Amino acid sequence: MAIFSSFLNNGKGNGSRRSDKDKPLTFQDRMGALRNLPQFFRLVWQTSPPMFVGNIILRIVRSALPVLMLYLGKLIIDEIVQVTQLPAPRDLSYLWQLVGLELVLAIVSDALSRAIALLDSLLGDLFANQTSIQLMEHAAKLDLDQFEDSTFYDKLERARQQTLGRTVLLAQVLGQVQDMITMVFLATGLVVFNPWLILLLVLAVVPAFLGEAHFNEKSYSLVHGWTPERRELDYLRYTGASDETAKEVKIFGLSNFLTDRYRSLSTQYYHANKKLAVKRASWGSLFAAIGSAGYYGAYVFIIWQTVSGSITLGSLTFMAGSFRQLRALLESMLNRFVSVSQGALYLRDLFDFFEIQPKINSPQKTRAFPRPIKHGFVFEDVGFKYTNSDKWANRHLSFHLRAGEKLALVGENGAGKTTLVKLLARLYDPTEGRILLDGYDLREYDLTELRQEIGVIFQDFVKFQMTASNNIAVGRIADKENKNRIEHSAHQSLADTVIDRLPGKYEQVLGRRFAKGVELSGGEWQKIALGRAYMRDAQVLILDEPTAALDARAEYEVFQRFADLTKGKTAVLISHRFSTVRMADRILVLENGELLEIGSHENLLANDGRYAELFRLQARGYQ
Ligand SMILES: Nc1ncnc2c1ncn2[C@@H]1O[C@H](COP(=O)(O)OP(=O)(O)OP(=O)(O)O)[C@@H](O)[C@H]1O
Repeated sequence: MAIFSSFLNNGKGNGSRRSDKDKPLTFQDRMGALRNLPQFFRLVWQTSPPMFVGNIILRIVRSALPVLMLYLGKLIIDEIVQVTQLPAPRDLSYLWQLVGLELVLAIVSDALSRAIALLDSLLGDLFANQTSIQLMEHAAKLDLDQFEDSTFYDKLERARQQTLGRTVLLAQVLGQVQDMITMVFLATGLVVFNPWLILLLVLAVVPAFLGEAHFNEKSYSLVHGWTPERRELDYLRYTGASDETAKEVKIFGLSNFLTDRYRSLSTQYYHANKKLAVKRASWGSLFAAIGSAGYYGAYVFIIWQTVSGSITLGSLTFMAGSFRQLRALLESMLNRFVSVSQGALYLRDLFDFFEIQPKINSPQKTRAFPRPIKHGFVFEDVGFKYTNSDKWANRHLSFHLRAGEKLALVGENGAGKTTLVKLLARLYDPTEGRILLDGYDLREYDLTELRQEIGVIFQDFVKFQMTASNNIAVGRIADKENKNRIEHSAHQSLADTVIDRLPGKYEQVLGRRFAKGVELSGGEWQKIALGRAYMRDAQVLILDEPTAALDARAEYEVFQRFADLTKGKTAVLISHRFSTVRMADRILVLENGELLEIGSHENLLANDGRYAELFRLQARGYQ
């Protein structure tokens, strides 16, 4: 719904984006973001302590190698110069030792780099898997209304991207630490020869760093600020080309409508991005030129010193090599600092998501769920408003759903029937009033126990793209291997008549998403979904339009078995079909979210109120 409101009303969607996009990111924000790193590393550490420690040790060893190699190079050149000045026969054994050592270092250095890259990628993969699982686990704890909020979805979307993107961050931060140590080694060597070169180095590199920092801030703001649009783009791409939508897109000729919207949004994003990319490339070239000038300044200075005889040729190669490597290291470190801090900023989105807490919880001390329920449910002036709406979906609801009673909910579309049953299952808590179960507020019971005792088959039940067997077993997933129970449930809900015709029977994958999946008709899916109610061993059963898609014969048969299904249970039934409704003990008529009348079929007909009117209206249609 939120997607469509921004779809139809551009102003609304863009409003939130602008305020986000204009928010400048300061250097403090950036530094502040680094505070996310310890938490990040705690997560990485938890992923695999041995791999993490191994990675750090290898990196420390690897970081000492560049300066050692350079120094060996210096010794080799100085030795060559010295040896060539001696008369024959010359003793070259020291020279060959040095060359041999350099070869060993080169091999070790390469092997270490490969081992580090391997550990980085393995650790990264494990981290991505673990974070994805944590994300799913956390999402499962959150409230339904949090899922119905579009800003929540933006957060979820950004958090999802983090699970993969952060493997890069891991290698970057560790690489940063390694380069820092390498730099200390190289800089110490350089300072020993000539401290002024360090100053020249800093002057050459800092402008490029500041430039990168500036543009990275802009790019983060852009990506962050455009999250709703990027989600809409994904949605449009999906809607424009998916099996679920293809039918209506064709029939209503929606292709142009969707592609036009996609084109206009993606073009806006492209232009915003292009402007930034062009600026970044231009300034980047200028800063790189300054860096090169600094390097050649230092190079000229070293050459001049060598020519004037104050340093050896070996020292020239050492200093020029150190300077070149330091410049490259410093540049990559400073640039990496920008992407590390940017990555750390994005990391905030992941942690923010993990910090969202459900509002619907079990209390510290829970009350034992009554087995069996003795008194039933009492609604005391219950009212409910959806978070994103000012309208009362339910209001002033006061009634008693007795233990073992079969209650039917009747009312026009949008009257609040589904909302009422969602309140009963504590998918939401009432905005006002309260619901009592055997005399105590529903909020006093353990949530998991409550949900176990209440089985709901929703009108918009999920068509799991899984096997027929699993589709029924979801009613009681602990019994997913219990073939007898699954087959019995399928028989009771008439799903067996569907499954018997499937090529793979119970192991047949349903839906078209995966290879060899078989799509079912609406009524066939409903029979499968109804099987879930029979799987469930709950004391309260809620069926929201359980037979809406069934043909007349199937509906009749399902209701023949309905008494069996609800025997000894409290049941709530939502239906627009009066043939179904009249099977209930009592009928509750809702209008605009409020209770209009309640009583048995006969009583309500005798009252000659709204129920009687609706009943006669439907009956007339059949005459
Ligand atoms: N997730 C939601 N967010 C905001 N408003 C909602 C949401 N779900 C339902 N509503 C609104 O609450 C009101 C009651 O909806 P509900 O789904 O309970 O009606 P219903 O009686 O079950 O309708 P139907 O017979 O069409 O299934 C409607 O006005 C609807 O627009």
